[in-house]
Amino acid sequence: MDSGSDKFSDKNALEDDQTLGRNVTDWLVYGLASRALMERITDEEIKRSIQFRLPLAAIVIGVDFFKEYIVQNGLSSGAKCLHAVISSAKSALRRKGDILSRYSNDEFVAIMPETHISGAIKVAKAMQASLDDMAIRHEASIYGKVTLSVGAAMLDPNMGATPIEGVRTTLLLEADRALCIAKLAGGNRVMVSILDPDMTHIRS
Ligand SMILES: Nc1nc2c(ncn2[C@@H]2O[C@H](COP(=O)(O)OP(=O)(O)OP(=O)(O)O)[C@@H](O)[C@H]2O)c(=O)[nH]1
Repeated sequence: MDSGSDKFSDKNALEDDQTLGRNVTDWLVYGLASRALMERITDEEIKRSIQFRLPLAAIVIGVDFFKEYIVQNGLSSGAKCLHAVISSAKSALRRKGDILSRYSNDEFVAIMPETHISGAIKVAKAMQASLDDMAIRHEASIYGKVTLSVGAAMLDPNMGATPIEGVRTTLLLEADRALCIAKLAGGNRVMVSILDPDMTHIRS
């Protein structure tokens, strides 16, 4: 994963985050990219994906039954649980161009340039396996331990031609929608969505 100093110590990104009033320490302490930096890099990768006809994948990662985990174990254990998720996600993201960022309170997003949906599923399963190995007890979960649901989406440049505004938003929303479906289906699974740059062919 590209957790090297260049991108993550990006001064502009730090300023962006401060302007937006977000918690900058998230990515400084845990090696996550700020939301602003993730968005900027995703926009660059979308342009590159369309120009060179390369696939671009995004996955949104969420802990199953996380609210129940907090109720049973408290906020401090909840935070430790999220750190374990970050660690699992980072261990599965081995390519230099991969980027991991916070998506919402208890969700994370990984952007994977030059990665087909099949590769994204492989990475998602590696994240799940890594967390599974940690065997963090979760008595309120049907699985008895902390598990992950993952929604994956891919921009397929071969299916369309024209880049339009809002591709990044749609890519992330589609991955998040796939995550919601994975959670509704019982959790501990990976669901996918594929879209083209014209966003006329969304498939789940
Ligand atoms: N973005 C990204 N994709 C990965 C990573 N690991 C695996 N993949 C995807 O999963 C596919 C199969 O991965 P592997 O079985 O490890 O095969 P590989 O050809 O050795 O993987 P690479 O050397 O990363 O291309 C790759 O072609 C990628 O699409 C990763 O760390 N980051």
